[in-house]
Amino acid sequence: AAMALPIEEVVLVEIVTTGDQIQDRRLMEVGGKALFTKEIEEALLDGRVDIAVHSMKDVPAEQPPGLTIAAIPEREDARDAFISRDFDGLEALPQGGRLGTASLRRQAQALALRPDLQIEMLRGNIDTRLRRAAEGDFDAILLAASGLNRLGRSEAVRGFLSIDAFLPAPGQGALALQTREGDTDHAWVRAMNHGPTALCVAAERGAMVALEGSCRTAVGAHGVIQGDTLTLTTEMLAPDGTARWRRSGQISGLGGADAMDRARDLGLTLGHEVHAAAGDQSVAV
Ligand SMILES: NCc1[nH]cc(CCC(=O)O)c1CC(=O)O
Repeated sequence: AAMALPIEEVVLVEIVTTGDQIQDRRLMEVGGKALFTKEIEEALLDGRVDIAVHSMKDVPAEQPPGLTIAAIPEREDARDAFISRDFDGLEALPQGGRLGTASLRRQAQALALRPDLQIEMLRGNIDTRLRRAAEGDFDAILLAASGLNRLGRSEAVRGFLSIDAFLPAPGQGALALQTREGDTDHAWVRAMNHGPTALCVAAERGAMVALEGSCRTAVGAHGVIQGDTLTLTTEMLAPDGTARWRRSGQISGLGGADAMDRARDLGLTLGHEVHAAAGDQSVAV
């Protein structure tokens, strides 16, 4: 049951992260996965803020000492969105069409369907990316639907890519609410936790850990819950889309106290299977 939020006590503190400022290079060239979280976590540890809101997708596998994820709210749309001035979908793009993305996963998944496409680097904030797509710098670009929805730019979406063909990044569409470990006065933050989302994210991030998911590998993981069963699918792809290793599995009995651990174990197990199958063929050069 949701508690009334003490909104009148909440002050928004805007923090620009390193990841927000990188305009022109692939994230993997700048290194590390904490690019979107580090400055915000420093503000938490310094006491400049008490609660951090991150995109779960950007949260590294390990929490920094002293910090904890207090809640995972209900997930937004997990799908990737297709954005184009001139074309209705991936299959409608011309031969050799120019597709803008900085994501190795989206690149590999797109090339698996359309090996003829030219993948071109696209970074910058959402407004910049949408403007470039609108001006025809690219035939199409791909972005997370959730980010567009959260920024009020849903109208830019021309179509949604299927979860099956574009298995989302671990945690895509979910948020992480992070606090200092041991801070006890944030019960309303913990009340925003959404159990089913937290279970899916635990499974997806288990797979991420097993697959050493970083910006250097093309990795997808997505969990869904139907009734009392969680189904996780995870995959790794060769960056050029010519090979793909995928596993799915399930756990039931999600009401138990150990469900979060079992969800994570499912992810670790399937991730290790995919990793073993892929060998070292899937790492970007
Ligand atoms: N790496 C950038 C990033 N981190 C989180 C989102 C938004 C998606 C989400 O909420 O999971 C995005 C942009 C994108 O993927 O289009």
